[in-house]
Amino acid sequence: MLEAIQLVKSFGDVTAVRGVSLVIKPGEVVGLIGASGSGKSTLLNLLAGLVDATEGVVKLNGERVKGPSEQLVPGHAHIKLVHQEYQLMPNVSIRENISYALRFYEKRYQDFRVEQLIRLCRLESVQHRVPRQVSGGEKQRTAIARAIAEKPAVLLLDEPFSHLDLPNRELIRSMLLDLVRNEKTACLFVTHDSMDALSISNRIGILQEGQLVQMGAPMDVYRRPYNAYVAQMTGPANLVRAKHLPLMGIIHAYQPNALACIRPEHIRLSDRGRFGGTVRHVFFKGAYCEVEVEMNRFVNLTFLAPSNEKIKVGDVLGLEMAPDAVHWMRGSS
Ligand SMILES: Nc1ncnc2c1ncn2[C@@H]1O[C@H](COP(=O)(O)OP(=O)(O)OP(=O)(O)O)[C@@H](O)[C@H]1O
Repeated sequence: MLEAIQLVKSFGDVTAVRGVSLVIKPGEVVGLIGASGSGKSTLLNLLAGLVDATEGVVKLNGERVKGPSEQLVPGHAHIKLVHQEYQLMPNVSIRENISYALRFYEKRYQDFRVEQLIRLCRLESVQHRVPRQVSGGEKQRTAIARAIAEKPAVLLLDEPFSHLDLPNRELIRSMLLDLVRNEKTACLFVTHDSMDALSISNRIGILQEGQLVQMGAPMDVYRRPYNAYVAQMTGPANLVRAKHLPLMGIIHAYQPNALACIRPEHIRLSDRGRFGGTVRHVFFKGAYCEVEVEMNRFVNLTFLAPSNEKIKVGDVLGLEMAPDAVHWMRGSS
């Protein structure tokens, strides 16, 4: 189990990580979502023991993880970090890149484990090529295979999906889930894309300006975001001030400036709609369309409509939603 307790990291005047505490258990996938500059990479480096904390500690199974100032070789044998740039050896094959991580093991075990990793990471067809002859997704899978070669207790991944096309994203997602299940690794990855985190994580955390503002099961965080930042980082969200909600038939007792989050899928087209507006944009998303409607000068709403609904810019639509579609956010944003 990896545990971070009140981690703080400052670089001069800049505090990149502000009092982050979290736990990752074996066999668990945790996705951390944060905007650019929110402290994701710094936090990963702290957890991997590659950067000294200004305050706080990291513990692996109860033992403190040392920072680079306390040891000759930075890092921890049982915590592996896969960087965004893969950092493969350019002049040796994919297979040799993986087996290098096992160079201190007996040859027979080394061969057995390399075969296993190549199969798990689906690298059979490219194993004899050098890194420049393989795709970004294959490099990413090689970097993961190398990181997990020695069965680390913890696997940390910096934006593992960011350079990949959709099929490769899906491949890496399912590969990670297989890996965590088979090898009981504790896995934490950081991303700025909510879909990656929501779809494969047991828990997600949201980093805002170095603080972990919310952590929980993906569905709970998505349904009950703490503040506007969390709402927007976890998916499309209508953020509506309390004073505008009576327009939508919602009677409430909140302060006029309290902020509500309404997810687009909770608003529906309705002939008998209690509210409505004029369509400003229609974004085709494949299985559905995201439709932006102007209710009045102050309120625009987005809702989802089936792709086969013939909705055009300028149409006047009636809408409805259930009162429990409204989630009041507690945190200021
Ligand atoms: N070595 C450093 N010296 C000074 N400031 C730093 C250093 N490393 C990071 N920072 C600052 O700390 C903050 C957090 O940076 P970090 O790279 O952790 O964010 P991030 O969420 O990973 O961003 P991105 O998604 O853009 O990679 C930023 O304001 C950054 O400029």
